[in-house]
Parts: sequence; structure tokens; C-alpha cells
Amino acid sequence: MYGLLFGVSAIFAGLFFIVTKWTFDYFKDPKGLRRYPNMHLLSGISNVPYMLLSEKGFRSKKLFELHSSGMPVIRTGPNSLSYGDTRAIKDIYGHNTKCTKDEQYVVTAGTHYHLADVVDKKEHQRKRKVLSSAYALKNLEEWEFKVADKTIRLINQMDKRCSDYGHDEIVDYKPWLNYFTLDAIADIGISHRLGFLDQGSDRTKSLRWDGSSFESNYRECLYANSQANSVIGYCYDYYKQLVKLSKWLPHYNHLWKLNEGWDGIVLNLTTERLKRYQAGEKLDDFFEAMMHDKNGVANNLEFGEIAAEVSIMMNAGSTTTAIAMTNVMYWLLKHPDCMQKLRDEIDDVLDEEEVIAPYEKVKYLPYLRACLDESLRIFPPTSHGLTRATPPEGSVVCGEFVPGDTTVSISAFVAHRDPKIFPDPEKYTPERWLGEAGKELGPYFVAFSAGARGCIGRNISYLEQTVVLASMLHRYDFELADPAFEPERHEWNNLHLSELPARIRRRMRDVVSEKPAVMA
Ligand code: HEM
Repeated sequence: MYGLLFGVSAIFAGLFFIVTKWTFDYFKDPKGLRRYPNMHLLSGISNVPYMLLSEKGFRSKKLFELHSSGMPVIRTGPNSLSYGDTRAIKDIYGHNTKCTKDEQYVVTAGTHYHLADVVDKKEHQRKRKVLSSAYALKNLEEWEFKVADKTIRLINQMDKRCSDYGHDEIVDYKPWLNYFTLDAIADIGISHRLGFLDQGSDRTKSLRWDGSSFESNYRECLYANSQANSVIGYCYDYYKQLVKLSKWLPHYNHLWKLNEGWDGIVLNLTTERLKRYQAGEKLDDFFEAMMHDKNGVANNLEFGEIAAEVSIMMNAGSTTTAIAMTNVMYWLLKHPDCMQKLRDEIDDVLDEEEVIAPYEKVKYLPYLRACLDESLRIFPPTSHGLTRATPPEGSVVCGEFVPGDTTVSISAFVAHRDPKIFPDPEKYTPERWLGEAGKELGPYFVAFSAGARGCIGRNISYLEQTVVLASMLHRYDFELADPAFEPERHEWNNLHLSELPARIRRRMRDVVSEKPAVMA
């Protein structure tokens, strides 16, 4: 009885201490952040309102509404500022910025940093150097056959589901695109055959450290991590404690359990690929490029670092591109005039019987690229404000001094809706990206972020997006199952969409005859 009383009192005393400290810091205001309007009444003393907003599912949309109601800078937490002015892009993320990734990346990191969450600039440069040869465009184009192989597997599945073979099937296009990007990155990255496209599901093996294994659903595990961290990850000071506490809530407990499945998937993929490497098998993949420099000297990476890099590649390298590919199809279905214009452009360069669009033929098609970029603009797959810390001596953002170690960010969803740069921002207008006027939009297009921490995988992504979209539009007619359909959108670490139910019909009658390329 006394023990229980003591426990409850200790919790209340702890909470009292935390709230008192927050309030004291707020009024002391050492950084002068009280001059900025609060996102929520309590944002000046706590990150909790922002976490609750994230939990609701679309924080960037709310920020956009606030910024466009005349608030260029908003205080989203005691130490966090959100910008709505596109000048902030250069100051926060540009090549010459002194800002670094902030504490959020540290608290959510695993035992070893990977390229995307390492904060220290020198350590990041070392990693980026090691990995840049792996991600270089030259290598990528040599790996085009791997993308072609997955495209034919996707087509084999879509052929079976065509509505014009005597049945009327509605296909949810979204999971298929995710199976595509997962199969593709596993092959490009680690020569691993996940086989999701062939099996039509993402059931896969997870490994435990004791060597035992269990089955998991790949996307469910990966998304669980992203969903939980898009809320808990904003609790900078008490992250570990909150993770523990959140396990008392059934929903979060479930998410963290699934996250163990994700760790097990990465462990399995890394272990299997490492075995092949240690057995002397020479494979043409990202992993091989990561293990040596260009003179063949071993990079001597620890197992934890190798696993961390495999993890970010299998995460960042799949979800974002699948979202992008689903979104562009959504926009084209909603804009048949754009769909027709794009198809004409593609048909002009592909032979009638060509099944897989060769990258060489489609990579410079201006309207194709414009359609992709316009979709990435309206719904950037990584839409939320990527958090950066100002350097200890402080920094100027949008012409105003911001004291050191303050978290600053601008959401791509917000930046891409600046009507001065992108007139009529909610309208899907690929034409805005064409010609000289299109080139001028480059500095304001941050779907892949910008500067030294910009996306290293964007070329892989464009390769996949371009080949798949061109091949699919050349072969099929698509139609929304319900013309009024609107997907639900959930912003975790990426901006997911719920589904894309469509009918698919063959434009050409020949059944696919190309065989998938031989897999390692
Ligand atoms: C449409 C597709 C993609 C989008 C929208 C996208 C977006 C982004 C963004 C916004 C960042 C910055 C993240 C941050 O600051 O925290 C980033 C970084 C990164 N992306 Fe991508 N990405 C895409 C595809 C890919 C692919 C295909 C790969 C790998 C194969 C990849 C690997 C990475 C890595 C490793 C980083 C960290 C780079 C660094 O910090 O040096 N991404 N990406």
C-alpha cells in the first residue's frame, strides 16, 4: 500500500518538476523565442502539442494553414521553429549552411549511425564518400537491368489482373508499386531476391540475434517504426523513457513489437549478404561498392555500421519511391489530358511492341519528368519539416538571427505551396516545369531536400519512376475504380496514401513473352 502511494507520489512529483521547469524556462526565455507566435498555446513550454498534432496524422497541412494565415515563422516547441518562407531553404539546408541535423536524429538512431542520421559533419563526409561510388549514376545505369527485371515481373502480375480478359478486377495499384521498389532496391543494393512481386505479398524472414527466425510483413514492420517515431521522436529529452511508457498503450506496444520485426528483417538481409561477401562471391551491387574504395582497399566497416546502411537503404530506398509512383498515377488518372499528352510523348519514342521502356529512350522526355516532379511537388513523399540545429554561435535564417542549438525546419509540403513560386499551388500543372521557367523552380523544389544532406538516392528513384511509368502507360490504360476516389493521407516520417484502386486494360494484345532476367 505504502509502496503504491510512494510510486504515485513519485510520478506526480516528477510531472510537477517537469512542468515547473518548462514554465520557468519559458519565462526566462534565454533565446528570445517568445517573439514568435506559438503553434499552440502550450508550444512555448512543451513539444507535446506538436507530438499530438503528428499523432493526428498530417502535421504539415496544419503548419501550411498557419503559415499561410500570415505567420512566416511559428514556434512549434520550446526550442523549435517552423518556417513558411522559401528563403529559409537555403539558410537551413543549402550547401553553405552551418546548420546540422538536430538531436531528433540522435535519439531515434540505432547502435550505429547510418548515412541519413549521422549528425557530425566530418563523419557524414566520410560515410558519404564511402557510399557515393555505390550510388553514382554510372553504376546505376549499369544496374538498369535489375530495374527492367522487376518491371517485367510487375507487368506479369498486372497482365493477370487486366479487366479485359473476361473479368472485371479492381487492382489496388499501391502495394504492387511498393513490392516493386522493395524487390528493386534489394537487388540493386544487396543482390537479394525478396520475391514480393512474384509472391504478391511482402511476407519475409526476420532473424533474431540467437539465430532463430520468424516471419514478418515487411511494410507493416517498416511503417510501424516510422509511425511511432513520427510522434515519439519529437520528445528530445525523454525519448527513451517515453518509448518505455508508450508500451503501456496497446497501439504503441503493437507498433514497437512490429519494429522488432523490422530489426529482424535488416539483420537477416545483412547477415545473408555478408556471408556471400565473406565466401568471396563477387556481386555487382551497392554492398560490394560499399565494402571497398575504388582501388579495392577494404573500408573495414563494423557489422553494426553495415547493418545500419542496409537498413536505411531498404527503408529510404523503397517507401518514398513507391509513394511517388503511386501519387503520379493518381494525378494522371485525375487529369486525363495530362495522361494523354504523356502517353503520346512516350509512344513517340518506344516501338509498339516494346514492353520495358529502355532508360536511354525515356530519361530525357521533358513532359514525363515534368509529370513526376509536379507530383513530387504537391505531395512530396518526405513532406514534414526536416529538423536542423543552428550552430552553437547561432545563424541567420530568413534575414533574422536565430540563437545557437535551436531547431529550425521548413516542410517541403509548405515550401511547395508558396504561390509566388508555384502559382495556383494545389493544381496539378506539369507544364510549370517545362523550359527555362521550369529550371528556375529548382532551388524551391525540396522533395529530395537540398545541400550536403540532400537525397543520395534520387537518381535511383528517377530511374525506377521513369522506367515503370513509361512502361505501364505504353502497355495499359488505367481507370480509377471510382472517379471520385480520394485516398486518405497519413504523414508519418513519409506522407503515405491509403490505396489506389484502379481498373487496368491492355492497350496491346500481345501477352508478355520476355522472361525475367536471371537473379543472383
Ligand atoms: C522519391 C523518392 C525519394 C525521396 C522523395 C527522397 C527524399 C529524401 C529526403 C527528403 C532526404 C533528406 C532526409 C533528411 O534530411 O532527414 C533524403 C535523404 C536520403 N535518401 Fe532519399 N528519397 C528518395 C529516394 C531514395 C532512394 C531510392 C534511396 C536509396 C536507394 C534514398 C536514400 C537516401 C539516403 C541514404 C539519404 C541520406 C543522405 C545523407 O544524409 O547524406 N532515397 N531522401
